Amino acid sequence: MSAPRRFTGDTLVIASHNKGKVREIAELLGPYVATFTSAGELGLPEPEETGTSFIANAELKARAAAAAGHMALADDSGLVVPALNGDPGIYSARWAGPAKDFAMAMQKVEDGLVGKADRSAYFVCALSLAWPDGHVETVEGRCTGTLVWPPRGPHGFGYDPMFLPDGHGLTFGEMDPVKKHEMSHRADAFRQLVERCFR
Ligand SMILES: O=c1nc[nH]c2c1ncn2[C@H]1C[C@H](O)[C@@H](COP(=O)(O)OP(=O)(O)OP(=O)(O)O)O1
Ligand SMILES: [Mg+2]
Repeated sequence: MSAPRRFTGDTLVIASHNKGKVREIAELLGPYVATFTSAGELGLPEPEETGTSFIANAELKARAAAAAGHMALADDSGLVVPALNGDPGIYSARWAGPAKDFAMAMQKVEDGLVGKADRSAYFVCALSLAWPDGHVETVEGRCTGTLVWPPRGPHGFGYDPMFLPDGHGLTFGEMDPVKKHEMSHRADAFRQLVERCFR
């Protein structure tokens, strides 16, 4: 395997249209990058997520943004529920519909779990850093837990209020965001990416 390519330059495009994610990524990479911008701010189109894995979708989003000329970082993530055969998985955003209604998406997850003993779930986060020439460096992180009902807590985004990480009594929705950043799937992926490309 060849040596990883490292991040150079001072501007990084966060290739996401999700404000919750853009905020978390800027917080996690703050110490290593001088200036952030985002695909939303630059008015870049939202590519269709045609991949069949988190990694394929992260690479497609990162390459699409980097084609505009700056290094770009994409995150493709989601909630995997084994008792639902892995759903919503790569469809986690799509389950919330065009209105991004996560109260509805969480209700759909809960409806599928009624009567099932296995309430385990895990979040996955694939991160892909892309160069304008098409090169990518990609990692994948995970965080395991249990799904609670009803949802709890005002913090975070997406499915956070129903996700109770293993070994903790607060959902990601109840937890201080700083605490979530220490243990989340995104934190796990960022530890790997920073090690490989940023330090
Ligand atoms: O920490 C998280 N806490 C709660 N929910 C989460 C988290 N991480 C991902 N999720 C769920 C909701 C999100 O909408 C979907 C990702 O879908 P995903 O396509 O990767 O992102 P997106 O469409 O929201 O934004 P974009 O593609 O522009 O980056 O999974
Ligand atoms: Mg998306």
